[in-house]
Amino acid sequence: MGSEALVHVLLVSFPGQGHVNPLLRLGKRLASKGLLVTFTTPESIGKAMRKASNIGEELSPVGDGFIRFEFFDDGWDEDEPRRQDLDQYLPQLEKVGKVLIPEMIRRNGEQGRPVSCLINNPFIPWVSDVADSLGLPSAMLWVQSSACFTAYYHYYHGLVPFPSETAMEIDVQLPCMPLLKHDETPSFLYPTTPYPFLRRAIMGQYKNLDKPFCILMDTFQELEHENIEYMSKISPIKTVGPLFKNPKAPNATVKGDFMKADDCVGWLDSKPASSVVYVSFGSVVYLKQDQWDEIAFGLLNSGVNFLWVMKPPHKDSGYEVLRLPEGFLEKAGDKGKVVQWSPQEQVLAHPSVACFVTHCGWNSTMEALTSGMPVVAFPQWGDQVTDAKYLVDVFKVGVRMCRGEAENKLITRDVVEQCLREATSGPKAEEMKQNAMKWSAAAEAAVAEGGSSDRNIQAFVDEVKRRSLEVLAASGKSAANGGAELAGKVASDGVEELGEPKVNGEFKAVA
Ligand SMILES: O=c1ccn([C@@H]2O[C@H](COP(=O)(O)OP(=O)(O)O)[C@@H](O)[C@H]2O)c(=O)[nH]1
Ligand SMILES: O=C(/C=C/c1ccccc1)O[C@@H]1O[C@H](CO)[C@@H](O)[C@H](O)[C@H]1O
Repeated sequence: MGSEALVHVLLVSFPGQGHVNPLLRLGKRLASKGLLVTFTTPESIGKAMRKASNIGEELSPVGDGFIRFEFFDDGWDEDEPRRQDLDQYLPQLEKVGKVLIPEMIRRNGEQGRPVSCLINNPFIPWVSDVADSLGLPSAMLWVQSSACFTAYYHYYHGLVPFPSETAMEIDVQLPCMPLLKHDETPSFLYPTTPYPFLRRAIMGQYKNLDKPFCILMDTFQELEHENIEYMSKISPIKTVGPLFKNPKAPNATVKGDFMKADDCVGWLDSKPASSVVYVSFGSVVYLKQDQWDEIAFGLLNSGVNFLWVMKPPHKDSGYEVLRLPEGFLEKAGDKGKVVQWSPQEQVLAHPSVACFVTHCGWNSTMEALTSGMPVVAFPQWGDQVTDAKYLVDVFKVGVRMCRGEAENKLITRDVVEQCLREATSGPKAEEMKQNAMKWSAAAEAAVAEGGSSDRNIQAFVDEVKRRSLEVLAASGKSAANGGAELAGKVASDGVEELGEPKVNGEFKAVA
């Protein structure tokens, strides 16, 4: 079947690595089930993705469908430093996105690829407004845990008390969740958070939560069972994770890395089984120099082999370039390897890797669990502090090295060493490995044909197909001939009408 005849879904992503990865993985899943998927994010990131990840103009076949990329101009000069300030950049993205995404939809329609559904990730909630105004169905991919979704939901609706200026240290009890200490609740909700713009962005998504017909989640039923069951009664959620596993297209090479991964698999191959500690704090977290030094000495003193990701900060981020202690690499010798960016999926699947020192971003969390990899939790902010709680106390695959940035505590080399020892040898390490292997098996089963996530994704694809016929029917056209004409209609109506959901017969949102 040619790509023209396929139902076409447009994925719009916030330009962060931890957001692009799960949305692109969802795109590959949808494509593998026979949809045409277009992935879009601002050109500033598109440029990095093209360079690092071999992304071209062409259509890539994935399973029964296809994926392609189109990037949009965020309206700022190439080297505009304000992109690093989300307080300024998020409103800019909304302003240009509300014009350029409808134009992209129109263009695609004119080229014979009418868009039937929009999917966004959090931080850019205006995408559902765009869909609404064009009479198109939309869905949202929640890129964190169901537990965090629950926390934000209850905060937004004022359903339970959260830490506040007058009661900062209260515990928080949320339905079907363990009691969270104040510093285990998503830290964007603290009154003192340095990232109030991210709280606003997430709250913006909750304000718009009635617009998407479905909230897809990169988690799986068996992992957060009771909580998911509870939230499903309140919100139209569907678990589809772990998205990084795609059994129908395991060899799909389409990737969305912003930086080319350094080669470290050969080095891992040279190490004995379960002998390497992998250390990475994701794409956004930067530690201070004194903390970096303590980690460096902890690694050396523990005597373990280690692979350490030390990504360079963006030139406009305001972060200092971190240095390794003098003579560190010489002392480590062949026991240690430091890279700027790693092929993390491959690293976590490598038999030489014993454990993962992680900042507990949700992608890293899911990748570790699915790879059967015990962790040492070093959360900093946002969902990471909640994910750390779950990794250690609920999933029982981790030891805790710190409680988060808000604690403002230097974790000493002795603590680092002790945690590494605990996670790599002895009965606790054994127990964590066994638990991690159980989660890995459960994750594989969830995404295998007929598993909970596979069923949900199939149901979602079927629903998108059904709604696409309704959208075409609402325009008075058949699926066979209506696409281009529908797109023309969107083109002429779309931009001017933004912000005003249409309720006339022609493009009414499909309920
Ligand atoms: O050296 C690295 C570090 C991270 N990642 C990937 O970047 C994403 C980071 O997402 P996460 O939610 O863990 O953290 P964030 O970067 O959003 O804080 C994950 O998919 C990782 O696999 C990677 O490929 N190589
Ligand atoms: O990508 C981000 C945040 C980006 C940011 C924050 C502050 C200033 C500039 C950019 O967050 C990551 O998102 C993941 C998915 O929601 C999450 O799991 C990670 O913990 C976050 O680090």
